[in-house]
Amino acid sequence: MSVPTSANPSFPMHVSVAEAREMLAALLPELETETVPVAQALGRTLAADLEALVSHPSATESALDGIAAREADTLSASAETPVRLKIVGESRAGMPFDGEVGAGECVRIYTGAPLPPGADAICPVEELADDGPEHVHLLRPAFPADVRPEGGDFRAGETVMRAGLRLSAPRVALAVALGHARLPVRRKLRVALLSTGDEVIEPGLPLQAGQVYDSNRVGLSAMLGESGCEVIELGHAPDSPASLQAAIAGAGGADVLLTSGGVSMGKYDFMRDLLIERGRVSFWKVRMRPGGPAILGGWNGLPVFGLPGNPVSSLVVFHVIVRPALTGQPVQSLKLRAATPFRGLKDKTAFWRGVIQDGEVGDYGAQGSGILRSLSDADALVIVPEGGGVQAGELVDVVLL
Ligand SMILES: Nc1nc2c(c(=O)[nH]1)N[C@H]1C(S)=C(S)[C@@H](COP(=O)(O)OP(=O)(O)OC[C@H]3O[C@@H](n4cnc5c(N)ncnc54)[C@H](O)[C@@H]3O)O[C@H]1N2
Ligand code: MOO
Repeated sequence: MSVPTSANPSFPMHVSVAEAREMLAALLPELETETVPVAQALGRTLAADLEALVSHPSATESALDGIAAREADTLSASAETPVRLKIVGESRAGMPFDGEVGAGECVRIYTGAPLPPGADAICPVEELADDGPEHVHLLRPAFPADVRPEGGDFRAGETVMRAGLRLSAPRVALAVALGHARLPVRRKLRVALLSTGDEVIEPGLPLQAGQVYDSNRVGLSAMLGESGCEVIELGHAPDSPASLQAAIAGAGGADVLLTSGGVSMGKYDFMRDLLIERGRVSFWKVRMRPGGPAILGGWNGLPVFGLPGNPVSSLVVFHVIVRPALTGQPVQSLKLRAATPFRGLKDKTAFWRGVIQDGEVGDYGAQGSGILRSLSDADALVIVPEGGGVQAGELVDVVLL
């Protein structure tokens, strides 16, 4: 075929990174809800708001190991003028004191144990001196701030987590504390994964000159797993239309197909040809570097996103376009001071690899899309907008890797 150029496209070319992200997201299905044990919910998207079924703390309790007393009795306490209180009992977590604390009295109490009626403040063991088995000296006042009020964290009936939240480890733990044993979550997106290229070979095989190990497939599969997707492994296909079609036929049941390689300007870039000549194209090429040749389209009703073969390009496109579209989670960027200059590109957003040191981000060095070491050595992608450029000392947007 004659490769389409900006002069004669029958589909959008050179879209922005944000447009590419939105166009991919628009091709993905709405995912059904399923209920899973909370221990299996890590990485999933919450499908409904979650109410607290219980309050936390479930009773007003102590935040420290020490004694519970009446604050008013202890206000004058200091190391020089200790206050002496009578110990009338003990409150342990799960075994509360069953009486009331009166004037001049206290109970020994432990972290998480219920505060007995009458007491309103805590003095920790470090500030106590024993005076026989039944009395204690306070070396400073007891503080009400060391009492944790019932429901101070959340109250039963309160909506604490919102639908759409991505369930990180702390959020799964919170869901358990709210009283949930099972959670409504979106089913996993099913992503078929195929790498292409005659020169690409399985890890472990002897490497001939001109060949390269299939690092993209393993890396992309790992990143899809981390993103909460179910991966349908299609393996690797050589550069021919027939073998690509045969491999894609294995993607039945997938929601989207992700491919690596064969999307740029070369004669043997058959993924591009397949979509343009026999499939459907939503866009080809994104105004970004690396990753410019990415293509989005469809094959027999299956959305297909073609990542460039260059490993750095495929990683960057995954981070800033594919993952946010697949997960619905925005790209998280933050501002850091630049330790070195970063050049801008006239008509492309640049995502340079950066190294973070002492709170500043510096140029990783070799920025070629074939520099595989930058994949593991770089800490961040430094975003330089189209037509921009960054001087050392300026603030710059970065995405952590
Ligand atoms: N004349 C032009 N040539 C190229 C252009 C261009 O605009 N004009 N764009 C360049 C850019 S930018 C990129 S990125 C690459 C992308 O090309 P493809 O997507 O067609 O990728 P391939 O040619 O198949 O491979 C590129 C490179 O990556 C290695 N590779 C491929 N698959 C894997 C894999 N699974 N694991 C590890 N490495 C892989 C492959 O051996 C090549 O070295 O095109 C530029 N060319
Ligand atoms: O993106 Mo290519 O991605 O510049 O090497």
